[in-house]
Amino acid sequence: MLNGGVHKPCEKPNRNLSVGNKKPWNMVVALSPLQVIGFPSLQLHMSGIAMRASQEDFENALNQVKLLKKDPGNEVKLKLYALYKQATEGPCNMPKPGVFDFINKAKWDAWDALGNLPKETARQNYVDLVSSLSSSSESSNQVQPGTDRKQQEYENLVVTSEDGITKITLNRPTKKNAINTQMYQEIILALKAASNDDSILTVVTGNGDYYCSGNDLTNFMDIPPGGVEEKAKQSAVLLRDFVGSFIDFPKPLIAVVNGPAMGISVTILGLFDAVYASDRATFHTPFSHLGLTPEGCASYTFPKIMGPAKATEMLIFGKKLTAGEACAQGLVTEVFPDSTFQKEVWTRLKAYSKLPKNAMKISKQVIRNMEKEKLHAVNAEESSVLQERCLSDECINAAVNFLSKRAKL
Ligand SMILES: CCCCC/C=C/C(=O)SCCNC(=O)CCNC(=O)[C@H](O)C(C)(C)COP(=O)(O)OP(=O)(O)OC[C@H]1O[C@@H](n2cnc3c(N)ncnc32)[C@H](O)[C@@H]1OP(=O)(O)O
Repeated sequence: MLNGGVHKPCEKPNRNLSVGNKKPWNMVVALSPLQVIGFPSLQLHMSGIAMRASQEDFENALNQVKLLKKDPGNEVKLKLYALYKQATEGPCNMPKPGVFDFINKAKWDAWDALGNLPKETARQNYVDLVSSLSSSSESSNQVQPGTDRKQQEYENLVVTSEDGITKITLNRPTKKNAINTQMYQEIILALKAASNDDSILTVVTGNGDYYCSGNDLTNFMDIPPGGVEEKAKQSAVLLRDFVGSFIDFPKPLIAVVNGPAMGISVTILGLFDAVYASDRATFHTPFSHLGLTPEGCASYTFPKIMGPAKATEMLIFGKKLTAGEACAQGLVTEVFPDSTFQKEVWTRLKAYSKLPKNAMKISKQVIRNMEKEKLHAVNAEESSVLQERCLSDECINAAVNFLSKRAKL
């Protein structure tokens, strides 16, 4: 086993407060259905009444709508808004906005036009509508083993498939692959696609010198009309869904940690089936420094993997581990010299991908399934604690310090 390389201390105080390159219309629909721009609504297309969309289908549709490539137009956005409100709150019983309050009046009209449509039907119609909007892009999602094919286009990921291996590359190298809100949603979708494709193994890796610098600290700046409480709630839901998609991932999932890893990109490693690291990689969870608490099920998996004493040093005191240390503590499967890392790891993964597919998949499920319920409960608890922590002075001060270039971790 090799010792990890020494990570150079970071000094460059050069940041701006940009919130990423979201499409302008996406900002409108994606953040909250409340932000839709309105025109008078059309009668809704009712379909699939016999079928009931589950809460999970509905939540997937909510994520999918944010990733539509083309602006669906205001009429469709109004329909989505009205169905969302009906599905989550039931019939409109809000006071009618004034005649000059055009946007809110159009939204109110659209919602009110749904009358007493049952919540379940509204949910189904929402799912159907989103599915009709995204069906063309989804159809290109299937992966054939043995081909090297680029998957659906993502803004912050590159997903390819070759030799039965689906590779999800975190692709914001200029931001050290920090995970912004859209990237969380894209990873959820990419994992969903990989779980349904024909690939045998799924790999997560990073583009550039970092594996991932964790949660994008500018995420907290994007405050919706409901204010910071609403933002904290949305973040907690997103976090729970994100981590849940790793807990539920059905095939062998491998992390190829090409460089330093921070925060949530480290904690979720406990949910991977193998972790291969370059000796340049480091593993750092500075939650206390940020006024935060552990997520990614690490409050459960880390003490199990490395024992409570070592887990405490990482999760409470923010001790940064070298790749060699992380390997000695069981978080990392094996460490490779950076100079031969890619070659050695991919040779190994290609060999593994030739093993019988079903045996590997079922073995993973046998190993993991007993824990699933527990992991979902831990995830829910961690997300709920973080929802409170996001609003704490400790957390807000740490984010402000970073964003105003006063602190680096
Ligand atoms: C959904 C809710 C979940 C909440 C739970 C939170 C979980 C976590 O993940 S906590 C961990 C959060 N991550 C951090 O605190 C890391 C912050 N970043 C840094 O400390 C440093 O940037 C660095 C050590 C990662 C890299 O330092 P250095 O090599 O000197 O490079 P720069 O600082 O110049 O970074 C280049 C560029 O990237 C931006 N950036 C890096 N990391 C993040 C980040 N996590 N969030 C937002 N932006 C990040 C950095 O600001 C630079 O941008 P420009 O100035 O525009 O070039």
